[in-house]
Amino acid sequence: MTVALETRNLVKRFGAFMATNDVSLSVRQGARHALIGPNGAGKTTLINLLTGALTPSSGQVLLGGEDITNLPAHVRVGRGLSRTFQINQLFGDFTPLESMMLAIGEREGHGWRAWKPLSRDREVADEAAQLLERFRLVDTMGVPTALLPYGKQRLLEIALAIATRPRVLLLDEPAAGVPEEERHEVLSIVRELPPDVTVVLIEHDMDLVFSFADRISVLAAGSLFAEGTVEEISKDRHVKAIYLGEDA
Ligand SMILES: Nc1ncnc2c1ncn2[C@@H]1O[C@H](COP(=O)(O)OP(=O)(O)OP(=O)(O)O)[C@@H](O)[C@H]1O
Repeated sequence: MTVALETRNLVKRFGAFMATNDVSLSVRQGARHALIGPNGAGKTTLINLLTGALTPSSGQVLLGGEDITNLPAHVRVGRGLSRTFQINQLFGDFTPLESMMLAIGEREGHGWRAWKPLSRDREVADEAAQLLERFRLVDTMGVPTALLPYGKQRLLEIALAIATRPRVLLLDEPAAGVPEEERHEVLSIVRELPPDVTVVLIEHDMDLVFSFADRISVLAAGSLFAEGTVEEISKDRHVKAIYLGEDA
């Protein structure tokens, strides 16, 4: 089994409070791995430690076996670790096509100024078209992003993260705020991404988690509380007690 992303004895203290308590997590290559746990369990803190938004008090983060614990966030992106955010960070005036061309151009190191000539670049345009199609954004690729239905905006965020060609994609509640009928579409598209992209998902909606994940880790009070397949976790009495019981 190849491990894509790993933490070793990861600890994050805020003052005397331990938000992350000795977490050793292993995410295998190609996994659809969900991170669940009750409010305040430390899911967002853990994701922030993985991306480099927070520095751990102790412990290590490894990407593809390499220690990235002390690398800044943007360098981690360059190494293949991408994330999307809960908050909407899209440029509202840009169309999905424009945003996609820009994201691909940035990845290729063209930057802002090369944007116009880039629009004539066949390879970039082809890749943008493919990604927009995969994320079911072709019909709306010329519409300013601010005018898109929310589910489409979330899909665009994920598509833009994929344009950076990540090895590991971290998704923090990608379906939050998306109407019920569009939620499953968002995650089924992510699920069907090629296996060279490993996905780690934080999600509160257990229906979505169970239909998406092939592996689930449960956090509680900062610690890794349980880990297993969907079947194992959905049947686990202790998990039900601390987590599923909340919704019941
Ligand atoms: N910067 C901070 N300073 C102090 N305490 C913090 C800080 N960030 C998070 N915490 C605390 O750490 C704990 C874990 O928070 P975190 O946001 O990681 O949980 P979570 O599992 O993502 O919760 P939720 O599901 O509600 O988003 C909480 O008790 C929170 O109050």
